[in-house]
Amino acid sequence: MLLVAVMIYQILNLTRKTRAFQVIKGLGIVFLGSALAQVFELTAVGWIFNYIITSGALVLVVLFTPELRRALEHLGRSKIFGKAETAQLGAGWVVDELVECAEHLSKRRVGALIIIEQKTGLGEIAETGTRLDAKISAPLLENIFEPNTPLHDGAVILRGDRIEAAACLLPLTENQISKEMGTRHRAAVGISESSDTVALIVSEETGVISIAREGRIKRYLNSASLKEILSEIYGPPTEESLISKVIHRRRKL
Ligand SMILES: Nc1ncnc2c1ncn2[C@@H]1O[C@H](COP(=O)(O)OP(=O)(O)OP(=O)(O)O)[C@@H](O)[C@H]1O
Repeated sequence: MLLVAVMIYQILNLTRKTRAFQVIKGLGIVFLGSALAQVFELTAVGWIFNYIITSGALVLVVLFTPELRRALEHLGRSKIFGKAETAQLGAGWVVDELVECAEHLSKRRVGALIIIEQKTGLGEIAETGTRLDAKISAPLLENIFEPNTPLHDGAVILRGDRIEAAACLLPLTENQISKEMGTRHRAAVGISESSDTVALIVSEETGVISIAREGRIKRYLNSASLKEILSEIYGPPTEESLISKVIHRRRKL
């Protein structure tokens, strides 16, 4: 019984704020109706409910393939079947570069969409854009998003401490997000729903810096809160990463 309750809680948690949540609520009503029909021995009503349940399962699988994939991926990444790998890279200097880039772009109201790859491979998404394979740096990222340049439209994919590709096309979320947010934010939420990536967004319209993760968006970040979130991914600056940052800065001079 407890196991069933935990499973139901996990399913509701995973589907919260998605269109699947409404369907699950509908399913709950159908199951309740079927149970009541059994209790009150309403054979015909019970037969209708059972028919809906059996034929509905197939329809649900077809309708909710993306959600099911996301749920299975989530399960695969969870700690239930062993320790989840950490995505920390010990490359704290990357955090500084990303924060610097976001700050500059935000001040100048230049829109940006930066996707940080974690355990889910983004090879297919990277192929939709232009491959760069360049070391991450704030000036390079700022240059990519400079309006009216060939690569500014679309998303940048980061893999480890490298810029893998630019001008990439992401899937848009089909779930509801605030109307103030357009396709850049929808794309960030979309990729974070179907993978474990973290998406960094700078709004062209408002300069607001946001992070999308696990299908949810956190807005109005300042440098400190952005640094804190990014440090969870790249790790705090270690002695090694500080040295590498100094070397990196020297190379840029
Ligand atoms: N599917 C997508 N994949 C990657 N980038 C996208 C996608 N859709 C839109 N974009 C980017 O978002 C830009 C359009 O942003 P739009 O103004 O519609 O969204 P927004 O969320 O309101 O962002 P902003 O606040 O920056 O205006 C496009 O020029 C493109 O660079």
